[in-house]
Amino acid sequence: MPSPQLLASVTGPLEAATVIRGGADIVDLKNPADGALGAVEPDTLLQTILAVMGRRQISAVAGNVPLEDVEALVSAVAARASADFVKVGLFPARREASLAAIEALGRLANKPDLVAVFFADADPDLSLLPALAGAGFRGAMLDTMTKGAGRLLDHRPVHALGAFVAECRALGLLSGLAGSLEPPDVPRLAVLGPDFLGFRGALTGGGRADEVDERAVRRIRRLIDATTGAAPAAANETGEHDLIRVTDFTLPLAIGAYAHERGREQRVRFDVEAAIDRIRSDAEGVEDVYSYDLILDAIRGLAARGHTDLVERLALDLADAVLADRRVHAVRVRVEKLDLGPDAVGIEIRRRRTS
Ligand SMILES: O=C[C@H](O)COP(=O)(O)O
Repeated sequence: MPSPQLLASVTGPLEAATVIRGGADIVDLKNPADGALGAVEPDTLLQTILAVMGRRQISAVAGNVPLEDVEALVSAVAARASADFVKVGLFPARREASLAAIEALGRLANKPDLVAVFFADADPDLSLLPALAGAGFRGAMLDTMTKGAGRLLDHRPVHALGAFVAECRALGLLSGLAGSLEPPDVPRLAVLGPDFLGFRGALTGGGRADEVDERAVRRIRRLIDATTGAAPAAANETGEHDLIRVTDFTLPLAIGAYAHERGREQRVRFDVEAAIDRIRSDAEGVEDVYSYDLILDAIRGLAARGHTDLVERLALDLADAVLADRRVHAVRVRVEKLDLGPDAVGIEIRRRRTS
C-alpha cells in the first residue's frame, strides 16, 4: 500500500525544525490562530525556506481570501510563489465565481504548484474537480473550515473520502485529507491511498494554536508507517497470531440475483475474524494495534457501492479489502441474508495472505 505523506502545518522556521525531526514529509506554513487557512507573511515563508534548506517540500496557504476577490487571490498566491506549492481555499461561492477564480489562477505565470482546498463542513462542490485539473492545479484536498466543530470523518463517511481520492487520481490530481484528524483516524484514511494526510491540532501538546510537539509528530509518523507497511512488521517469533473479530454487524444492503430482490434493500449480517500480528506486550496506543474500524469501514464501503448480485461476491471483496493490510495474515468472512429464510442464508469463506 503506498504511504501517504505527512503534511504538518507550522507557523514558521522553529516549528518546521520540530516537525522535520518528528518525521513530517511536507512543511505546511499556516497561521492556525487565523481560522482554517490563515496565511503567514511572505517573509516567514522565506525564512522557513532558508531554514529547511531543501530537506522537505514546503507548502503555504494563500489565506482566507474569498473566491469573488480574484485580484486579491491572485496576488496572495503570487506573493508565495517561492513555496513548492500553495494551498488555495475553495470557500463557499457561486459556481461561476469559483470557476472564474480557478481559471484566473490557472493563467498565472510562474505560479507554484496549486492545491485546492475543499471544506467538508461547508457543502463542497466537488464537481469542480475536473475544472481544477483542466486549469493545471497539482492537487486537491478535503479539510474542515470550522475547527473545533468535528473531524473530517464527522462530515464525510470513509467511503465518500475514498471516492474523492479515487476521482482525484483519475483526473491526475494529488489528493490530501485533513480536518481535525485524530490518531485513530489515521489508519482508516491511510488505507484509502491519499497522497498526503494533513495535521495541525493532533501535532500540538494541547490546542491548535499551541506549539507543535515532536513526540506527537512522531506518533502520527509511526501510525502512517504501521498502517501502510512502511514500518518493519512486529516481531512474531512464535508464528502465532491474535484474532480480531467483528461479530453480528447487520446493515441494509441492495443484494440478490432475483428480480424480487432488485430495487430494495434487505438485512445482511457480517461476521469477520482476522488473524493479525501478535499484539506486543508493551502495546499502549492505536499505533501499536490493528483497528477493528478498518473492518467496519470495509463493510460500510461495500454497503455504499450499490447493488451486488451475490453474497459470495461481497465475501470475496471483503476478504480482499481486509487482507490488503499487511498486518492481517488470514481472514474468515461470513455474509448472511436475514430476510429470505427462516433464519439466515449465506456463505462463509476463509482466505489467507499468499504474498
Ligand atoms: O492542512 C492541514 C491542516 O492544517 C489541518 O489542521 P487541523 O488538523 O488542526 O484540522
